[in-house]
Formats: sequence, structure tokens, C-alpha cells
Amino acid sequence: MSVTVRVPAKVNVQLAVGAARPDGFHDLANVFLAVGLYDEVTVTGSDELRVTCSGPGSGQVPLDESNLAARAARALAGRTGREARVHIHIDKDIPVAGGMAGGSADGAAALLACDALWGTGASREELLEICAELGSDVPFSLVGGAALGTGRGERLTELEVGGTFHWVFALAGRGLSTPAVFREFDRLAAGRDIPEPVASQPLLDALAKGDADALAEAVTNDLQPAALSLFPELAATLDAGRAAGALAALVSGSGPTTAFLARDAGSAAVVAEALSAGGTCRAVRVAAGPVPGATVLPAG
Ligand SMILES: C[C@](O)(CO)[C@H](O)COP(=O)(O)OP(=O)(O)OC[C@H]1O[C@@H](n2ccc(N)nc2=O)[C@H](O)[C@@H]1O
Ligand SMILES: Nc1ncnc2c1ncn2[C@@H]1O[C@H](COP(=O)(O)OP(=O)(O)OP(=O)(O)O)[C@@H](O)[C@H]1O
Repeated sequence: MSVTVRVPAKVNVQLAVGAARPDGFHDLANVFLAVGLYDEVTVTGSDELRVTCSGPGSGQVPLDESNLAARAARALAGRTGREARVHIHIDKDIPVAGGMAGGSADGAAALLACDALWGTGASREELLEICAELGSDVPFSLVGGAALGTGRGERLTELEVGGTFHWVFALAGRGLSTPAVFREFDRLAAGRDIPEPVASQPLLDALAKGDADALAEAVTNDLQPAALSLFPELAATLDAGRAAGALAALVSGSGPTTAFLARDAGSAAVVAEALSAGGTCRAVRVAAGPVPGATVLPAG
């Protein structure tokens, strides 16, 4: 028997970053939006835990114990007193090491798929606890929609969204390491007073109204200067998207994927076309959000 779970990517519409904590993490006000770019994770009963991966960028995905999907299966098995005897197949479409929570998505998807396959009866709260242990972005991949993440991003408050937002994503020629981007944030912040991260009320209002112009005014990413410092070529991609009529242009999370908010689907297609033709990025994708989080697909 197999279970397949579909799980979306995320874009951070606000990423406010506080000072480094004693544990090395940073407190965040992290407003997540799930967008319609998906990985599909299938788990099948097997003699032993095994991970395979297909799709763009799958060559860069670790297939050993460090894979977040494998760690999720082990964590749920451990909690529910069984062994993680499953074959996990990841069909990847979310850019790898792109700041769109690809690995986190696979962790949440594998957790939900194993839960369904094994019929563990774990509560939603227990699943969210395991997600938080796996990584800061993993709980949001389970929940989807839109949410404010506080703490290191793992404590979620779901948000109302009054419409659909249209995005264009420009994929970069290489990845960026999330810890390296946070370290660069610390380096750039040295000697400065870092305010407590708080969610922006105008941004939450824009989401609630489904108002793309107001959202474009309000989006911010405190990791953007750090990502640009490590990957200066991203500035040209941001400029190209703005010139093509994007309402807002920003680095997605820790990057290096850049995200462009468009007024509607037609305008998103125009921005995507211009970015593709401009040659400043490796590939271009269009996706809208919010969309639901990890979802078990009907069998067959
Ligand atoms: C940049 C974001 O993607 C925005 O949503 C997340 O904050 C990162 O989430 P993630 O990839 O799930 O990160 P984790 O696996 O929890 O942590 C990876 C590394 O990122 C850094 N990290 C992450 C989250 C956080 N609030 N502060 C941090 O400093 C730490 O160096 C940590 O060792
Ligand atoms: N299932 C997985 N898919 C992709 N990468 C994984 C997975 N499991 C572990 N990894 C590791 O995580 C690293 C980051 O990949 P990922 O695609 O999650 O980055 P990201 O989208 O930038 O993450 P985030 O936005 O959460 O910071 C990879 O380089 C890889 O070594």
C-alpha cells in the first residue's frame, strides 16, 4: 500500500529578523504564504527505510538519513513505537536550496504520509510538535495557507487572506545555504541595535483584504541584504522584474530565489516572459497563493 501527499512551497511576505539568540537561532516575525509549486511525496511499505528522488534539481537532494523526509519518518516511528520501514519517493518541483522551504515541505509531507500509512492516530498537535523539531519552516508546510510564525518561525498563528496573490519566481543558477545567510545577517548587523521582530499591521491588513497593491507596499525581508551580499548578481534579477512591471520584487526567504508580486495572472505572465528573456536567472515559474498545506491525495 502507498500514500501520496502533495505539499506546497512558501514565500515569505514579511521576514523580520531579531538578534542572534544564545542557541544560535534568531527570533522572527515570519509571515508565510503557501504558493502553488508542489513536491509529491509517496511512502510505500518496505523492508527498510529508503529515499529516492526525481525531478529538477533532484541530484542535489541527499538520499541518506539527513533527508528531512527520512528524518520525519524516523521521528514519527520513534514516537509511535514502530520502525520506519518505508520507501519514500520525492517527486520534486520545488527549487532545491532556493529559500522556498523545499526540504521542509518534504519533511511535512513524509510525516503526513507515514501517519496515514501506519494509521498512528497521532493528533494534529503531535504532528506539529514533530514538525517543529525537524525545522523552523516545517510546521508551516503542514498547515499551508498563510500564517505568522514567531519564535524561530515554528509557532504559528493562521492568517485570513481575502484573495489570491499572483507571483513569479526567478530561480538562480546556484543555491544559498540558510545558515550562511543568517551568519551574513549577523556579520552585517554587528555593532547595530536590532529591534524585536514584529508583524507589520499594514501587511496583515493587505493580506486580509486580498489587496496586491497594499501588499506590495508592505513586503519586507530582513535577510535580503545578507542574501545580496553573498549573491550580488540577484540585484540584476530584482531590477529586471521591477522593470517588467512587478508590483514588488524581493528575495524569497534566505534566497536565492527571487519573488515578484504581480497585479493579476496576465501581468504575472508578462513579468515571467520578460525575466525568461532577460537571461539574469536560470528558470522562471509562475504560482499563486494561498493554497492549502500538505494534503493526502486520493488513492489510485
Ligand atoms: C529563512 C527561512 O526559510 C524563512 O522562512 C527560515 O527561517 C529557515 O527555516 P529552516 O530552513 O527550517 O531552518 P532550520 O532548519 O530550523 O535552521 C537552519 C539554520 O538556519 C538558521 N536559523 C533558522 C531559523 C531561525 N529562526 N534562525 C536561524 O538562525 C540557524 O543557523 C539554523 O541552524
Ligand atoms: N527532502 C529534501 N529536499 C531538499 N533538500 C533537502 C531535503 N532534505 C534535506 N535537504 C538538505 O537541505 C538543504 C536545503 O534545501 P532546501 O531545498 O530545503 O532549501 P531551502 O528551500 O532554501 O530551505 P528553507 O527555505 O527552508 O530555508 C539542501 O541543500 C539539502 O542538503
